[in-house]
Amino acid sequence: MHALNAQRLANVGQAGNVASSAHSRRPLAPGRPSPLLAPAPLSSCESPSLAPHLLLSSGSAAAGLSTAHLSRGVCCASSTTSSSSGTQSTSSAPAGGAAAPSDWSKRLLSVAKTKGKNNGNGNGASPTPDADIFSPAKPAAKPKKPISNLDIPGLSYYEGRPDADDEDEDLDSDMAPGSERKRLPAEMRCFDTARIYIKAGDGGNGCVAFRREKYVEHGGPAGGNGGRGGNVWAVVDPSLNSLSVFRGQVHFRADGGVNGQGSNCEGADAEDLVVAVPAGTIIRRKESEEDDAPLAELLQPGERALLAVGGRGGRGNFSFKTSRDRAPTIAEKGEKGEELWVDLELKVVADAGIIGVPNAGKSTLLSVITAAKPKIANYPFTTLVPNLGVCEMDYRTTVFADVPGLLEGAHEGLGLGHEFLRHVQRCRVLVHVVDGTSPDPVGDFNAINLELELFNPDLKDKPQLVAYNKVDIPDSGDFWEMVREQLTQELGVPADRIFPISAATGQGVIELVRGVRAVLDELGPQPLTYETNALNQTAVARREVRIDDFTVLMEDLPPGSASTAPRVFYVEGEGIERFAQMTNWDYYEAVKRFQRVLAVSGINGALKAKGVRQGDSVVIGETEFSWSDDQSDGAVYDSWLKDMKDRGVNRQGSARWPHPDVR
Ligand SMILES: Nc1nc2c(ncn2[C@@H]2O[C@H](COP(=O)(O)OP(=O)(O)OP(=O)(O)O)[C@@H](O)[C@H]2O)c(=O)[nH]1
Ligand SMILES: [Mg+2]
Repeated sequence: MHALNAQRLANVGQAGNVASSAHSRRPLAPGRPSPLLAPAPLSSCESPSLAPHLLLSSGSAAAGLSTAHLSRGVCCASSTTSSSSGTQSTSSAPAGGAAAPSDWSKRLLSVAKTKGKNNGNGNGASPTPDADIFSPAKPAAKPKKPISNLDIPGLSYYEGRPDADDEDEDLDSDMAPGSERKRLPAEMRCFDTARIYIKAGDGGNGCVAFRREKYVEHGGPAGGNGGRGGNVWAVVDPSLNSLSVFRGQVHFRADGGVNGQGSNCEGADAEDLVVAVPAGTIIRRKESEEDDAPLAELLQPGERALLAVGGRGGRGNFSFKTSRDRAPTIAEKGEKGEELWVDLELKVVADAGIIGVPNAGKSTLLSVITAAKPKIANYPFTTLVPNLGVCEMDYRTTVFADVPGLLEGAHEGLGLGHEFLRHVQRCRVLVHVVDGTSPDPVGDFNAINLELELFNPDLKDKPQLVAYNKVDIPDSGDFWEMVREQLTQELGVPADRIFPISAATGQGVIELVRGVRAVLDELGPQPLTYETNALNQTAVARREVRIDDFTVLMEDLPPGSASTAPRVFYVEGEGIERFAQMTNWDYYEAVKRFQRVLAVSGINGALKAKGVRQGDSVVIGETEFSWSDDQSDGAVYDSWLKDMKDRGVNRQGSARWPHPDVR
């Protein structure tokens, strides 16, 4: 008879000498997950590749980790084509540096154009210093020299790509891999994506104990069960409007359950961990496929979804008592809680989105019509995260979102790029603020609309109201009639959707809000619609996993090795891996139970069918065993004793305890 004798070599996860030295010799079978890739981190609970469920995911776990690091290290794509080629600029700004210093949009655009010319003529002339300020351009000859020739107070910009040493610093958790905004200094990023690590709590271990009481001679088993580990939930906190909180904290770990104790004391369950996210957050498993259902899409305040399930507590020996075994010396370890990395993406939820060029007065408008207090200052890109405000007028409530300023060429990365436009995707109406003091307000208007269309053609069709701002300034007031004529006659904007306003003085603002309300009413009530088929799991539902659902793989021997060399077999299956993880190897009865399960589940048979031989290694989950053809009780007992000795663990119990009569 052949069987897998549970001569446990080592917990692979403990990176013991046996395991790690053996691993270093063995090659990896292509495309399969293996703890051999990184023996040491296996013991770390932070390694996402360790979770049994990830180990099962056909090689993506281990490989995925390194891929993530690589792709995060890659600087944004170098785009050296002139922005004007893609956008067909309608702006009248000169391509040189002749724009007024206050006209940031034009100046930055002209910078990009100059850069395009420099790079396009093929003479290899290095771009002007301005050229690398915002655009995702090639590195300059001497990178990392801070330049601030835009004289924007409080901000300086790095030109060029950060060198290799700095890339780790640059890998902030908030950045999705490959994001072009990675090159922006942290204070300029729009925190609408983040990557966090979550780990549900492990279950508490079960306990082996016997009732010991005066006058109760054969007390029987009294080991309690361990407590449940805490789950991890995501809950919408209406006071949040960005994911910037995840800059400060990336790891979220729920507590583990308390171990069971004697006298049938059950360990306490751990409290669940709640991760607060803003409304409009979509949560996906890291590197999940496009068509994979996200874990959660949370839109309403207070809405919650389960992200990771805590491990169940291990059973104590009282639970193993049967009529045949009245004093079992066996207990389970607690189940490990789920752990995973997730990507968060925010698309704020609002009725109306306020868009426009930088410095147009968007935040000022929001501060006037709502109680929000966004940062307002006389320089571009004051707003870096979307601001939300609630406007109550005529007994009606309207939620406005003020998003960062947009520039012509944003789709090529100019300015803050245009990724934050995702926020207006969920808005039903757009309020387009036009800066009346701009040399070409209509050109700005066209350029922004083109950017909207380039970002998402659906945005072009969203109802739009135009707010011609800063009419209190004579320069801009004088041009109002001309601009209105151009907008209505040349661009076909309905006259009742254009409002001359002064956000600073409040002039025309009430009419604008009423106009927004009227358009919203025209559209009718629209319930919040979920964009994805997110799971949004709201209760802990354990998946049924079968122990006899497994696969056996054999690792290829290195070329040139002897045909009798020991081989490594991997038994993969969620059920058997969880069972191995919960088996407490300190108890002989637990080892015997494991042997029985291997036999009845067909794993022994499958291994033999694959040609397993004496001395071969068999890896199940994080535990490595040595195959022995001798499966007699004596051989199993000897190998268990040896394993205990190797690990320096004392045997539990004695000849007198538990009492032999109870057995
Ligand atoms: N005179 C006048 N100044 C205004 C008006 N609206 C805004 N401003 C000024 O314009 C400057 C920019 O205003 P913000 O509200 O920060 O502009 P923004 O569009 O939010 O700018 P970013 O967030 O950088 O894109 C500030 O100095 C405001 O005081 C207005 O109606 N009249
Ligand atoms: Mg602003």
